[in-house]
Amino acid sequence: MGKKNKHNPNTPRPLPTSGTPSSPSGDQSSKPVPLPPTSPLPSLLEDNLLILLIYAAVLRMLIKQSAKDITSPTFFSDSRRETCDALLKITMLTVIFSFILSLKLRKRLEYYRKKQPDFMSRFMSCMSYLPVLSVVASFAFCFFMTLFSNPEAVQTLRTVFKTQMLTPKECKEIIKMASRAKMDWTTDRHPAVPTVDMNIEEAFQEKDKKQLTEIFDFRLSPFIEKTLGVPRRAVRADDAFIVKYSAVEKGGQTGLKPHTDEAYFSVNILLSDDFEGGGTRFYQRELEPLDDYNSTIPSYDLSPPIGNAFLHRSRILHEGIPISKGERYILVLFMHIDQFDYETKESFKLHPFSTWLNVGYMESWFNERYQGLKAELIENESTQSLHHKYLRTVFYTLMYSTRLFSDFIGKTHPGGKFIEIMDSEKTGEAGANWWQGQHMRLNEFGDRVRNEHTCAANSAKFTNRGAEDIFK
Ligand SMILES: O=C(O)CCC(=O)C(=O)O
Ligand SMILES: [Fe+2]
Repeated sequence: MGKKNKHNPNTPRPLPTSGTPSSPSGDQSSKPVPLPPTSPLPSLLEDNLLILLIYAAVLRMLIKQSAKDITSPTFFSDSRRETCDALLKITMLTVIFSFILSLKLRKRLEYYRKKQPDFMSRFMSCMSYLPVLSVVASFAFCFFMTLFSNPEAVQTLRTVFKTQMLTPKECKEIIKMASRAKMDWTTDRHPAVPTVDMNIEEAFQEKDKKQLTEIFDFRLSPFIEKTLGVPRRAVRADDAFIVKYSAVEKGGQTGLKPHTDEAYFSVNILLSDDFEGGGTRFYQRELEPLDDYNSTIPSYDLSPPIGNAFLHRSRILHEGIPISKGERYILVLFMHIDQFDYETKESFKLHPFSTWLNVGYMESWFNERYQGLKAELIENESTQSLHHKYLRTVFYTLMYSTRLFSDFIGKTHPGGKFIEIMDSEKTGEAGANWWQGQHMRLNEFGDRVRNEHTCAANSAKFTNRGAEDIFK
């Protein structure tokens, strides 16, 4: 250990000062023959003992710090931030040690490769990989622990969080608000996956919006904050609307084909119960045979009671199961997580696990960049540059790989793990930004950017504010 036992692995070990070995012929006067190398294992351990001890001690300390939360039966302990921080430190620590160890081991390996490759030395040479392998394995372990123990990262990828949000009376009241709205139902606000819907911000009367704001602030905001761990002021509704499915009206829409939403997470609140069929189906997209959605893909059906709200990552593949009778109304919110206040440019100081270390966030971000570049290439002749095409491909590849990765790591949570949370406590804190920031994209610095893909089709319909206003 330390300096005392250090020797250069490229040179054979020095001969002992006494007890010179005899030559096979028994000639005591002949020159000493170098000893075959001793087993690499003890010296490896000796050499790295100090490092390994420090590593183990720090690891133990960090694990002790986080163990309470890792083993906690509930995910929503107040100190989960510390857990994530500790796991992040463990991961970084492991990387540093793996780097130091691999530097030391490289020299040693070269030495053994040059030796006569008899069985034992080959075996020992393989053994010398063990510390590296174990460090890589512990890095992988730490990395996945970091992800899996963190509700802001993996849990939200495949988990549907559910809570009772509204009373049946309040649900009926919201349907009435839609019936007395300033505008009619529309069918072209979501061109790729059309629904018969009504945007609350543009169509609802002011007094009704005020009432909804209160409900959202006091019930939906705490729910989002607790499930995602993101402060409520960093949350913005990009689109909030009522969807109407009808098996009563001739030619009415009864269901919605499989799709993903263009947002960070979606909230779906059931407003009615006089229908048959219906519900929301979540798919395990990793196994999706591209365009052919059939019953062989594992899926999870959710048919919550009236007034129930559920929240899921928007990029989970899902569909609206058709109804066979009656009318089904839902209130849907497509939510974004912003790093900056788009007006004041104040940073929300989000934890990296809410953003760049969050696979779901990354996937949505890459997808947004890809969609933006694609729309620019389609609509603007002057941007048909290689640079744009190259970037578009890069973002597509990144989006696609994080998408597959998120489905893969979320495999054990096939959308069926529900966590009941209800916090109707009136905190007095303002809620998320429900109405002001709709149909808007922000860049990495919090500046508004035009996103043709999502906004162009919608902008013209915001007649009460005008398309120009929205993008200024
Ligand atoms: O009908 C449902 O429950 C799903 C609705 C939905 O996914 C959407 O509006 O984007
Ligand atoms: Fe959807």
